[in-house]
Amino acid sequence: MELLNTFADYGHPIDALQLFQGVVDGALPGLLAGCQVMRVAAGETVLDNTCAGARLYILLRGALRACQPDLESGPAEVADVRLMPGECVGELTVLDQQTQAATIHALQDSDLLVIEAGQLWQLIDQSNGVARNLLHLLSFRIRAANAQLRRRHRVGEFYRQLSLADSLTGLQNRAWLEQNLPLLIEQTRAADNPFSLIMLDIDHFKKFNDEHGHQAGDEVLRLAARVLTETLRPRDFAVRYGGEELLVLLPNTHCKGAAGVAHRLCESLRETIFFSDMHKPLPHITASFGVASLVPGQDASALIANADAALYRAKHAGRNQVAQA
Ligand SMILES: Nc1nc2c(ncn2[C@@H]2O[C@H](COP(=O)(O)OP(=O)(O)OP(=O)(O)O)[C@@H](O)[C@H]2O)c(=O)[nH]1
Repeated sequence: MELLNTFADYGHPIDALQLFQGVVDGALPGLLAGCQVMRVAAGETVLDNTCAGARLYILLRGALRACQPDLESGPAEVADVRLMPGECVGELTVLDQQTQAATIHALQDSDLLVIEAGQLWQLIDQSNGVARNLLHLLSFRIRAANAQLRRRHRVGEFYRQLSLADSLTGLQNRAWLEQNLPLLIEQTRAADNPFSLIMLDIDHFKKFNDEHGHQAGDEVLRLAARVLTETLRPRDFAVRYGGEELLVLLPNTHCKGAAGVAHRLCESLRETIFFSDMHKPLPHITASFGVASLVPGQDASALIANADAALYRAKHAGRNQVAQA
């Protein structure tokens, strides 16, 4: 950064500077006259996270870029802001004496008016107009930061949901189950409600894949998931547990009710016509179902193991049917 001149000698209109716009104060030119004007070369850093509370810079000519590292996504992710003549940087570090979070560097050769911390405080003390403009500026910065936080939160939530959904079927995935089943069981216990779980497995799916191809198999899984979601109540959950094994979680449901749901699903799947394309229906598929209900002292894995054991019995009894634990 190279010293160019004083502000008085540089000869720049004060009203063109954001911080002084509309300020009617005869003392202002005198207060700014001795401030330094510095020149920064393109690419040079003006402020970074090592600068605390020293100075405010007002861009007189050129362009600056402010890069705010995204601490959650890592240093590679930055929010970019371009600063144009008349705008200022560094005001927050002067006011709170903290280090600068963003790194500011020159996009092109630029001239900067430098206002030392003591001079800025003097301007604030002497001029209501400067204090008001500074408040406007800070409220704008706070709103922009809040909007950015909300955006990041939305994006974060989008990716969180995505990471908990199975990409083929759109059902909840195993990661979701591991997070949520223990919570659902806890809530059920606290409210002294029943809770049931159905494990289902498509019958002879290996043979189906071998005969009709893996893509047709994928389509069957997608449609089976749709049958589930369309048949269940909104407060039930359908999960892809493994390859062709699906789980249905039924909060507030006794064993008898769960068996009824399983029979309904068994029938719906049996009757659904699957197409690999719009012309040729595929052979009907069936599934086997194991139903288990939560008993006192049981945890998530014991409940799943019970449903799995019931499913095993349904398979061995001839498939296309429901067995209860
Ligand atoms: N198309 C497709 N097939 C899958 C997927 N995940 C698992 N499979 C297949 O599902 C088949 C499961 O086979 P098995 O475990 O032998 O069971 P099965 O043939 O259904 O026989 P039973 O369960 O005893 O009725 C395997 O061939 C897997 O490759 C998938 O995402 N898409």
